[in-house]
Amino acid sequence: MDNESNNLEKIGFDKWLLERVPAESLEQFEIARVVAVHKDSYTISNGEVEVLSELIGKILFSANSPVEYPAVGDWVLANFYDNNTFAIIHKILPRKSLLKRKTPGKKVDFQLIAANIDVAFIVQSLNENFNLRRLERYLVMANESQIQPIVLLSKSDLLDNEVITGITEDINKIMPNLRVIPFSNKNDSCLDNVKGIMQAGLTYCLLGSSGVGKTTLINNLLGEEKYITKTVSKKESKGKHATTHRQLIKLDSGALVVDTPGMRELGNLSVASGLEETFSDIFELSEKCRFRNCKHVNEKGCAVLNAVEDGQLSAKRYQNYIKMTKESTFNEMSYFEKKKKNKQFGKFVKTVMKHKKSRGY
Ligand SMILES: Nc1nc2c(ncn2[C@@H]2O[C@H](COP(=O)(O)OP(=O)(O)OP(=O)(O)O)[C@@H](O)[C@H]2O)c(=O)[nH]1
Ligand SMILES: [Zn+2]
Repeated sequence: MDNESNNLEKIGFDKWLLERVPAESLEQFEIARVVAVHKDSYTISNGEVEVLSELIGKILFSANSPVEYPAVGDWVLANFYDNNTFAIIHKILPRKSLLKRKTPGKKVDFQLIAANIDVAFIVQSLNENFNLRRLERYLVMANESQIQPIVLLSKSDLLDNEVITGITEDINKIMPNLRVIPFSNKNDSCLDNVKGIMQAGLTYCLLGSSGVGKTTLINNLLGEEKYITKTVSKKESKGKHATTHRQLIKLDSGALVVDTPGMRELGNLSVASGLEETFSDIFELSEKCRFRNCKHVNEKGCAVLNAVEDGQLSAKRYQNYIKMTKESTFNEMSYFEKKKKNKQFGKFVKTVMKHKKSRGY
């Protein structure tokens, strides 16, 4: 068991999770982590081998929300078969954090992106992509998902140190507790800033617009492509499933990085409680509003509007807050409406069927 738990620790297992594994299930199952998600199967790792696995029918048939399926980074209880060439997932263990997003397009639904991420690197490039409002947006996402955000400012090789310090200070003026780290993919000493803060056994992800340097950073961190463990030999998996690239990557330092395709398009995520943490200054102000249900739009005695008026609160920050609150309410409402409609449709079908039966069709 010692050896086993050691292997698991190497891929991120910790005390928090151990406390959430029912003792009796350890006699029945092995603990493993989801390294990649395919169409109907999952690659899982026990820290020693990577194995293709499927969900037990019980989960498949009872699941009625995407949240009930495994995501990259999930910890699961599984049984390994046939000399560790195949496995069945029996249970998803409780999640420390969960990144999900609204499915692209008009459809209102959620997709899971990754689970059990400890730290989100929010990457913005210093030269052109840097934008406080966009930063707030990503911060809401991370806070909403219970993930610690750290800001990485890329392409530091393109600007003078004083300018970079100025930008860092601007961010910390609004958000004093936020860690901000300038770095460069082109300059090894600056790259060490990022490497230096990544801890063995913690799981990281990278969020940020296209072109800010995320791929280059991951390649730099990897040195060469090194995945969580060796992949199942091609021969063994041949014919059954094509080998796809791993989505949970282990670095030499022992830190883990999640890089799934969906991660790159996290732009339109629904947000709710993450707003409160990111805009804590506004929430504090709102306690002084005259009306308890103040929306801070045009109410009399609104402490938030007053703060904007006398310059204590940046008007742009306020506008971004209002915009994101509206989006969040809209997303939640449409999701709720859709669920309701589905339910009504379900009832309709049932009634029709009953009707048919009673008429002897
Ligand atoms: N000067 C400079 N250029 C960089 C740095 N990091 C990345 N670049 C360049 O920026 C461009 C975009 O980098 P990518 O790593 O592909 O950006 P990305 O964030 O992965 O973009 P997507 O894959 O579209 O999400 C490339 O031409 C890189 O060479 C940096 O630190 N300094
Ligand atoms: Zn108000």
